[in-house]
Amino acid sequence: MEPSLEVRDVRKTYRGVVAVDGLSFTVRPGEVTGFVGPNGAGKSTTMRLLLGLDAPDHGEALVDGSRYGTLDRPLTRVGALLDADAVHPSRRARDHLLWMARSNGIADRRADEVLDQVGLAAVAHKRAGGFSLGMRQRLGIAAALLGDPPVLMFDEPTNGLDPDGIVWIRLLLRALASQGRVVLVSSHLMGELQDTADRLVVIGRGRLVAETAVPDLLASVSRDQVEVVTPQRSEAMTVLANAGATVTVQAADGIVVEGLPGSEIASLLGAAGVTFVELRRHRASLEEAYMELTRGAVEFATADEDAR
Ligand SMILES: Nc1ncnc2c1ncn2[C@@H]1O[C@H](COP(=O)(O)OP(=O)(O)OP(=O)(O)O)[C@@H](O)[C@H]1O
Repeated sequence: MEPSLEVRDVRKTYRGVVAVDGLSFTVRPGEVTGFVGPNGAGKSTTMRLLLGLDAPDHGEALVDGSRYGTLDRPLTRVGALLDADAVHPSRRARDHLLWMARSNGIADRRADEVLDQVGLAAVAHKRAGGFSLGMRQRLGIAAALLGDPPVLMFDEPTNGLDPDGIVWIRLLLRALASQGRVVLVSSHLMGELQDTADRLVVIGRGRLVAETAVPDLLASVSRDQVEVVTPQRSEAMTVLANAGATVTVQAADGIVVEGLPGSEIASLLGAAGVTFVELRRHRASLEEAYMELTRGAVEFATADEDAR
């Protein structure tokens, strides 16, 4: 059976506050799946439900088709980084991993292997209490990798990491996915996943907003927009707006034009004597795609509430 993470019609409330509502999605192996949504959208709650740290009020959260609590030697089935501070500060890094390994029938040598893999071999005998946030994140990742599980979940893994650490995480996630594992990584920053995720599960207010491949999402919002780089920005904006285009400012010397083909933009600017340095098809960033998606979600939520 292929490894998987699956959430089926899950609802979870905390004393009347709805954290997750009617949420369903499946995470496939061999890809990095980004799990995105604004703060409070329900990402951590969903991950906790998948790990059996909380029980859903309704629905099921499954690892390889089973509830976490029913898994034998669970660390060999699913690894997770949820909270970098989950390690007791007085515990030494290696001892922490050994304790976890022994509780799951995992060979001691794995503790050394994963410490090496995350770059913590030199501090294996130091207490976690003296670690920086970045080092604690790495220790949490080592713990997730300990049982060599086919399913991995990381909640905001780049928190506290420096730029080198962020690049390292991206490469690690890609490598884990290319080994055929299920990799779910949450972030509230869409841009962070731009070069990392193959697919996205987007949630807002505990509900699914989109479950999509990254290229499809980008294509759906890129529309027919043209980017114009010009030293005469305001003149260009006037000419193009007068011709019926929607024009938005992009950068110091750039505008994004919607509603006119590139060839017509070029001839309009030429006829008006407005110089431009570059004219190219605008490719939306993941951040822009996300803004568009969540705008839709807010409208949907409002309409939905009105209908009740
Ligand atoms: N243990 C809890 N007790 C009470 N409310 C909770 C609990 N856990 C989560 N919530 C609430 O559920 C909602 C979803 O929170 P959750 O932490 O899952 O969101 P998130 O998407 O992970 O956000 P962030 O990006 O800030 O981590 C929030 O309104 C939060 O306040």
